[in-house]
Amino acid sequence: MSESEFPQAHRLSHIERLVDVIDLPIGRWDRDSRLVFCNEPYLGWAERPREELIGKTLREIYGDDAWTRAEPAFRQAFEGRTVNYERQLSHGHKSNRWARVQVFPDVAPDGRVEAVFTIAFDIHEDVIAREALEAARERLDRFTENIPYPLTYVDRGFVLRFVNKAYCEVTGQKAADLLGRHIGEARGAKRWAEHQPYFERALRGQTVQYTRLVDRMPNGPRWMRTSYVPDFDARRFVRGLYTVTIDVHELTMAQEKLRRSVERDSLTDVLSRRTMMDRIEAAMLEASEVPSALFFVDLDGFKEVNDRLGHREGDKVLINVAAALQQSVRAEDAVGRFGGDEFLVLAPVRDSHGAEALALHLLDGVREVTTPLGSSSLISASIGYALAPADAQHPMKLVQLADDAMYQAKRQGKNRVMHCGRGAPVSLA
Ligand SMILES: Nc1nc2c(ncn2[C@@H]2O[C@H](COP(=O)(O)OP(=O)(O)OP(=O)(O)O)[C@@H](O)[C@H]2O)c(=O)[nH]1
Repeated sequence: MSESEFPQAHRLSHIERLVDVIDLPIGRWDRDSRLVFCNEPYLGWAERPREELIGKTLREIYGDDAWTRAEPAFRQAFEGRTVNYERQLSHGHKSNRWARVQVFPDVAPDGRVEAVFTIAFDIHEDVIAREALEAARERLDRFTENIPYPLTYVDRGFVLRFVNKAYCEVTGQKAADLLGRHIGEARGAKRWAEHQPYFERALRGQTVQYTRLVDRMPNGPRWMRTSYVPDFDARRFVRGLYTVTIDVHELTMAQEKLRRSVERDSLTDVLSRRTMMDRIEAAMLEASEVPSALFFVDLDGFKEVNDRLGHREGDKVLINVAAALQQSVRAEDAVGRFGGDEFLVLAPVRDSHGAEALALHLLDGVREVTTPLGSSSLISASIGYALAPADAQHPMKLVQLADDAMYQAKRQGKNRVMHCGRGAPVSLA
């Protein structure tokens, strides 16, 4: 060993002892990319005895593909740089693992790079997780971009940071003209005033929705619902918010239809029996302060109308009677169909005189309804009524008393008004 070689050999043995205690595979390669040294973990990774490795080139040990991946990194490391590359390899008993190989120069005291070191890390789990994350992000990007609902992201200053394709289509504005601008400035003061309260509530951490009829739609007005969803960071701080707008037109219309079908009688469009019962119940709760009267109205001889004119004309008469009753009362009074040719009217009244007057007014209203049979066969009704709370304090009882009074009016000759259980019937005849 020459004098100049001695310190170098000494330095190397130091390094070699040191790298043996590091639990990562480390190799030292000469300028011909021959392995001149490796530590114990390296042998474990390579699953081969030292004599099968030392003196062999990387290509000889691991094959052409491995060398193709390693060669640029080796070249740069021999130029003095530290380089990383990733590749799949098998080590120990594990196959097809992602590894990161770091290649760095072994610089002699005179500055020459005599060899390079390689150190490998198993980063398989990290790579798989990273790939999954990237794939998920890419899917999410594609999803948000292509979802057919307008989508935005605004930061805490209400500056648009993301808009998707559908948003640009609906607004007729280009992403480049929207991004980086305050949404109020980008979309106009009027719209901002309409939406601002929802944006502000979302920034306070609430998820809110706003449903409205949008009239500037290509195929006429449509019901749209925008959701404002806060974007929380790990400390539950709202750093911005998402908005997504969906078309709820069909749904809203169907709900409205359903609500109406439950609330209203499908033939006459006055309130349904069920709604009337709800109204009666509500009125009874307030009856001690605001007395109410319930009128049970049953048409006289309606069967004959049906028999002589047919069911369709009969239906028209029912519709006209309902309209006549509705016109005979104030807007806050309730008119409903109990079933068949029976109607209910619920109205707040001052006293029994007021109720009597209204009953006669209703009777008058029904008598105004004409049929194709001509004036000789005017429609009439028998009306019974009961007062809350004077006559009954329970909804069903009130209905029953009004019904009983109506039957009494029928028995007394029809076309008249009867207050439950009291006095002589009042007749218009
Ligand atoms: N057109 C039509 N008729 C109905 C409807 N629902 C019930 N009716 C008819 O209404 C009539 C009611 O019968 P009633 O009240 O017993 O007969 P009425 O001739 O009015 O007899 P009084 O009440 O005693 O005067 C029956 O002929 C039913 O078929 C409907 O939705 N449309």
